[in-house]
Amino acid sequence: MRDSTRNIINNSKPAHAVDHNLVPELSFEGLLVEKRPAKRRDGTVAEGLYNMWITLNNPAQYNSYTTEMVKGVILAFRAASNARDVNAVVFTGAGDKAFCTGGNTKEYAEYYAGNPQEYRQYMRLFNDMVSAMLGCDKPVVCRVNGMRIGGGQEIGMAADYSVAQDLANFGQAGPKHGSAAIGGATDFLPVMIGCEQAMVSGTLCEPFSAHKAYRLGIVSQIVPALKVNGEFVANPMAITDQMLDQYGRIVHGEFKTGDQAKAAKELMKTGEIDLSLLDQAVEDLCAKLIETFPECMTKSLEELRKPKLDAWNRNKENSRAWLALNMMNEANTGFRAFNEGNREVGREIDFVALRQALAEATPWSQELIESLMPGKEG
Ligand SMILES: CC(C)(COP(=O)(O)OP(=O)(O)OC[C@H]1O[C@@H](n2cnc3c(N)ncnc32)[C@H](O)[C@@H]1OP(=O)(O)O)[C@@H](O)C(=O)NCCC(=O)NCCSC(=O)C1=CCCCC1=O
Repeated sequence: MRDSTRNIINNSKPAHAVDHNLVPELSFEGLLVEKRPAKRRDGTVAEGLYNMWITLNNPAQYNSYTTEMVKGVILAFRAASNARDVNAVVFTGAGDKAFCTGGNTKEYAEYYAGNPQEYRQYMRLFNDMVSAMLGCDKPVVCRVNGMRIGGGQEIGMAADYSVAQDLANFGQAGPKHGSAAIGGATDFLPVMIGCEQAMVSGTLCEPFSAHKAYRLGIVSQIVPALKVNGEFVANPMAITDQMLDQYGRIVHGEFKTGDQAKAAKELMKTGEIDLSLLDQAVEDLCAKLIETFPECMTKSLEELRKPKLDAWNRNKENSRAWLALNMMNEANTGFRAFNEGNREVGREIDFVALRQALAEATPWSQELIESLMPGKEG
């Protein structure tokens, strides 16, 4: 640091800085919160300054967030927002498989299913988590270390920037698993990618590649993560070397099919995943952010977040109430199906059988729910 600035700090800083945090400790099950030294653009450490890394640490369940983790994320963002020495927040997940696949379906199925008043309280926390991100005084970078699905995609889109490793898939899960993507996706997607693509993503629940997410504008940067024979290669599962098909339709970022997909899977097996380029890209972004005026940065964030924040604030309370009541029937059925199913029998209900029952005005009952579970046909 410059000597002249150091002297002024020593002579004029208050004897005690007030602590604005709500809790003194940031230690939560399933969450890592740490300050990592911030760097300048030339790579040197900016002494006394940090980036706050908030890591969802539940990799065995694809970093899905439990109620306890949600509480931790709220407080961690609040702490990052208050921390005078924090430049940016890096929000990520442990490992290289998933950033986050949303709410913890085990907890949903085993505790919240059929318990709407409990889920309403949970949704207060969930809403506060998204609001804590959108209200954070520091820029929020989502380090997309792996798939970002369901509520994972929603909290990811609440970040200001997303930088992804290119093997990560993106998408919603709600209508397949008994929910609606109203934890942010229906608010953010139309603003971020337009109404038509938002409709496709929010209703059909078909995952898409990082290259497509980049093309649509959900992420600002992607980097390769697969190393084959020591060289980084683009995600082999996605088409990355062609923009249009013979009819002029965009194919860049679409998943390969047939023999090409089989060959891509084989190639994947020969490689290893290396997230060093992702970390470099995140560091580079944080370094760009640190070389700005802090209050001008915060004001810019506040203004540029408004399209997302306005939509979120307009809908979040109604969404909470609807999601709570939905825990009585469709969520009760869908999350149980995911939790109790497996690769062999599948993890989704028989949607047509449900629609057939409802077409005959059949009321919801426990028996109806049981009859729809995967592996129960016949
Ligand atoms: C598509 C998937 C994300 C990935 O599929 P695949 O690669 O085939 O892996 P799986 O075998 O399915 O999963 C591997 C293991 O991880 C467990 N897992 C995955 N996701 C979750 C989760 N969200 N919670 C708990 N556990 C999870 C899975 O059970 C496997 O473990 P096992 O021991 O059985 O081997 C696919 O995994 C998937 O679709 N996941 C669920 C996505 C989902 O439905 N998320 C919840 C959406 S709803 C939501 O998030 C909401 C947020 C707030 C508002 C309301 C709301 O609904």
